[in-house]
Amino acid sequence: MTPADHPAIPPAKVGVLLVNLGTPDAPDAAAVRRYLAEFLSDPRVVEIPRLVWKPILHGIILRTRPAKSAHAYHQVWREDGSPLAAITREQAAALQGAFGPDVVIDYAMRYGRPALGERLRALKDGGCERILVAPLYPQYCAATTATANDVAFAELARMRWQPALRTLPPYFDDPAYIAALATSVEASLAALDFAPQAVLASFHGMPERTLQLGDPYHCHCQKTARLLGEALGRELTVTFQSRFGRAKWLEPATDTVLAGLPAKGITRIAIVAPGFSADCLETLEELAIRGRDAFIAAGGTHFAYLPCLNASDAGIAMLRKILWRELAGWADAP
Ligand SMILES: C=CC1=C(C)c2cc3[nH]c(cc4nc(cc5[nH]c(cc1n2)c(C)c5CCC(=O)O)C(CCC(=O)O)=C4C)c(C)c3C=C
Ligand SMILES: [Fe+2]
Ligand SMILES: [Fe+2]
Repeated sequence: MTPADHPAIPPAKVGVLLVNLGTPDAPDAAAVRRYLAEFLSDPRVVEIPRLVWKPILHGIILRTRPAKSAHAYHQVWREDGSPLAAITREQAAALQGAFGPDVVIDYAMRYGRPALGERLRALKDGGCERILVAPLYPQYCAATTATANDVAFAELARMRWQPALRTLPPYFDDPAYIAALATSVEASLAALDFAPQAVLASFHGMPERTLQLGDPYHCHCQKTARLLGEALGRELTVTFQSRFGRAKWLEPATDTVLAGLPAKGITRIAIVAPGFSADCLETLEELAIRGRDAFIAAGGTHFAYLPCLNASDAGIAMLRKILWRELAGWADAP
């Protein structure tokens, strides 16, 4: 084939790949086991030598946890699937509407489906030569942001003709993110039929060791909470949820704080999870169901879980803004 025989090269397109953590395909033990096996085998997530971790994972955790977690998933499952998957799909559709035809929006999961590598390749095969990979984690963490980027770059490593790739930086202190959170929290608080004495900001926890190793996650969470508190004109109580395993995790733990507040005279609270861009098992079951039960059992009288930004107007407008900024020079805002 001579150069003249090459087919005409179609005009390049710009793609955005939204990425979230991932979720099982079904709320049953087999699907949860497949999901947990992939998730918890990631050395970015569990930083224990493989020789030590593998027997624990396969011998204990994957034998016991899937059934328990499946029960939890069952309680929050929607007609259109897992909340995390359904909401991420809604976010992609809303952003496609906001961006128009010049930018192709797709979404993927780091674990499970739709698989990140597969969707990245689909964007490239669809003509996107410039792709923004956007892990939807406002606070950077090696266990979330870095592992998503790793998979994207690993997929590129298998391509002859690579697209140009950008990755979305963490947006924990972005004024657009803080303003969207403030708008959302204010509206949720205004709709309550009680006045909370405290508002908790619960972030996903991490082993405390990752902070000493230089992961900025803890600092990013603290700064988000400080800025959100300033925007709301009230101090927030920062807590860390979803403790896993025996190591020491970031403190204070959400469940411990919830159980301890009534004894301090705080019986009316609201809780928000600013680190989650979409509601999921960790917010809808762990906070809104189990968290409420623990707080009421300890003597609390009023409890409100405030939803994540999800595909709300404020949330989509914020994502549109921060994504456009990263596309500078690649695509022009309409
Ligand atoms: C060592 C274990 C875990 C680390 C580290 C971890 C970090 C981490 N996770 C999120 C966000 C989410 N986690 C979710 C579920 C989930 N997380 C863990 C464990 C660790 N997470 C497990 C075992 C599970 C599965 C459920 C269970 O069995 O309890 C989810 C929700 C997924 C869904 O399907 O809805 C999210 C989202 C962050 C942001 C993070 C570090 C900052
Ligand atoms: Fe997690
Ligand atoms: Fe959990």
